[in-house]
Amino acid sequence: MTHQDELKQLVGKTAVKYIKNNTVVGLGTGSTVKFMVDALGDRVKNEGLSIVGVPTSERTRKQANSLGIKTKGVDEVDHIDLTIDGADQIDKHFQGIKGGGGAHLWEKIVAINSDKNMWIVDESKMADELGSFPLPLEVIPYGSTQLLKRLEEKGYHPQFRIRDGKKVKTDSNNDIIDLHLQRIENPRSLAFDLDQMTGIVEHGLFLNIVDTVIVGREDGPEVLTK
Ligand SMILES: O=C(CO)[C@H](O)[C@H](O)COP(=O)(O)O
Repeated sequence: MTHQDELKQLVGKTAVKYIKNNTVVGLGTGSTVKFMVDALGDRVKNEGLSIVGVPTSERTRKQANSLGIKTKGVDEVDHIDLTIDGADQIDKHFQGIKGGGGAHLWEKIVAINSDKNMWIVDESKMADELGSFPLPLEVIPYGSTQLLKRLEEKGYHPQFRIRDGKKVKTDSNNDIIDLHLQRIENPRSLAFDLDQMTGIVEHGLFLNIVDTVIVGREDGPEVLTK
């Protein structure tokens, strides 16, 4: 395991201590969350912890079910107590970029329907400002090449996300366009602009969503609260 993976595993194990019995828990997506779901599976198996998970991707649902964690869809629960997710970049104001794993649409839907949101990251994700990590957009395939041109005209440096020569598809069968911005001076106004553009289903700016961030640092996990 790499050192970065060790930090991810540590924050994953720390995060599951916050999960209470008989609660509904949003389960994020990504390599850090994968460690958290492993640790949650251990608590379910060893302590008899009873929770319902609301997964934010098919990947997470399959992993959770394989570990004996019960899951329901977001429309099958009446509330979500706590969602634990990863992030790609977090600034000092608790604003974040998500979607590196292509799941930010479902992640945002689960997050905004959760009483509390916690992000778990290794320290490489913390930044003074957002933007050096490309900002993901989930876009409707119909007209997406025209949309890419409009984004180019705005100077947003868009690129379709391609893997093995094919466009990456989300769990909702949409495409992903990444904006290679390098710097986001004003996340709020960028989010507003992207929200207005037809064809973009959701962008990966998560503003004013998270309450707690657990950062995996060399000297142990650091818990930051808003
Ligand atoms: O937003 C996400 C997926 O859409 C992930 O939370 C984000 O990409 C972080 O992933 P990882 O823990 O693998 O670094």
